[in-house]
Amino acid sequence: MNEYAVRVAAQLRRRYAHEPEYLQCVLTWLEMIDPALDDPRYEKLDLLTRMVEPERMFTFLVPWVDDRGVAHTSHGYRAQFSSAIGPYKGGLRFHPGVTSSVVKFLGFEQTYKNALTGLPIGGAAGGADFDPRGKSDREIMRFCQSFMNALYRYIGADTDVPAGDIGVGSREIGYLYGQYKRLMGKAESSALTGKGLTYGGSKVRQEAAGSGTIYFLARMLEHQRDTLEGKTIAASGFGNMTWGVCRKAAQLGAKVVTLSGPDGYIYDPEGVCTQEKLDFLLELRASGRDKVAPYAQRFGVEFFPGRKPWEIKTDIVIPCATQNELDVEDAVRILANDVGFYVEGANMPATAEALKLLRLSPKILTAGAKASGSGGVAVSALEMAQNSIRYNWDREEVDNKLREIMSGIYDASAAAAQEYGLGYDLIAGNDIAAFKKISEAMIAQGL
Ligand SMILES: NC(=O)c1ccc[n+]([C@@H]2O[C@H](COP(=O)([O-])OP(=O)(O)OC[C@H]3O[C@@H](n4cnc5c(N)ncnc54)[C@H](O)[C@@H]3O)[C@@H](O)[C@H]2O)c1
Repeated sequence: MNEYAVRVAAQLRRRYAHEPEYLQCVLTWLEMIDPALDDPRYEKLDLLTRMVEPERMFTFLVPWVDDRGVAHTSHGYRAQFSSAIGPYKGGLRFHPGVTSSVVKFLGFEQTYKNALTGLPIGGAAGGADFDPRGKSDREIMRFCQSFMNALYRYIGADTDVPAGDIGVGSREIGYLYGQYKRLMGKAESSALTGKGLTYGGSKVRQEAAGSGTIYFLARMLEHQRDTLEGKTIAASGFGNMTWGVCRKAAQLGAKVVTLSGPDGYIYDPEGVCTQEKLDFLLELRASGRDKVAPYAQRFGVEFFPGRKPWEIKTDIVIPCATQNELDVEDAVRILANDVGFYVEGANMPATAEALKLLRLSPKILTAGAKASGSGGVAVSALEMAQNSIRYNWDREEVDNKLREIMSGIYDASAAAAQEYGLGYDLIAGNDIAAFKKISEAMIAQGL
């Protein structure tokens, strides 16, 4: 590995030993971009250090009162990671597992994910260790309002534009945006994305994350002279990303046969394809119980408590739930099942060792979340564009633009892999192409 990169990695390990998710994503990335580090300017300008740490990060307390009148205090975060190519932009996550490490990892991933969308957006992430499970609608609203009371000064259309992530969907974005508008005294609609269609949201945004992943997969299949028609997919989660994957896969002739939650997974050999099943996913998510088992009861399929869906033999695997949900044992199982494609929807869904095993195996083609997981943010950026011109594009126009953007990311990733002699390594290719774009922007703008 490049000597400068080795030194940067060693510094990070020393300084952030207590932040495992953040270290995992950055150290993996440094390995991926290694073939592209021969430019002496990078070290001269200490570019790598500035690329792997957030430009600015803050924490804040979020006090809120539950329905019984009892006060609680959650911890909020925002990492404004990179403004090299546009205003900070990235999701908010409400989940008890949110820490500064998780927020930095998400902000880093978001920065390099956003770079190849072709849209002028930097990278950010945020959230709180608030657990939305079992909370009433009023509690969720009060929490969102308190969260925004702490955050509003630091965001805005040209500074930092939050969106949804785990635990933050259109309902939460509505409450967050409403409070932002009250505090600011103006309807600055592109200060948040993922808004409802009646107040500045974009068509296709709700399903964009999952649709984008399927569009990316379609290009990989095309490369193999194949299509989605008749393919089976094992997916995890049952939230926004999974719902979009099920929906677009069904439209293009494939079927998702597994869903999962923290309680286990379900196997539906007929596929999560009908409108009734897709609508039930939305109900499940909105119930706030975070359990997938009710799907099995409702549709009479098998539920496997405490287990992961990767034991089912399918053509394609798409993890859509959360980070490190897939370990070496799972990767070995996926390879033994002769799965042809591993395509990431969730951010960093595999441990570093599991990802290495899959990426280096000649038996399976792989795509990383910074490429195949870009659909959500791509349509978020299109939402900002529509807000700026005060106009709404129709569904077909947004969907076509999304497909073009995903295709562009695929082409850029494949081309960079070729240029650096990495064959069809779309993960390294994507990391290199995004690195080149951001490093050029940073060099051009001076220290
Ligand atoms: N929503 C978007 O636009 C978007 C865009 C790009 C990437 N992502 C990524 O997709 C993934 C899912 O996000 P989402 O928006 O669908 O969130 P969501 O809240 O709608 O759904 C999250 C799903 O993951 C499952 N999950 C969460 N933590 C888990 C755990 N510890 N163990 C098992 N299951 C767990 C939940 O049960 C739920 O089904 C995340 O990695 C997120 O960063 C989301």
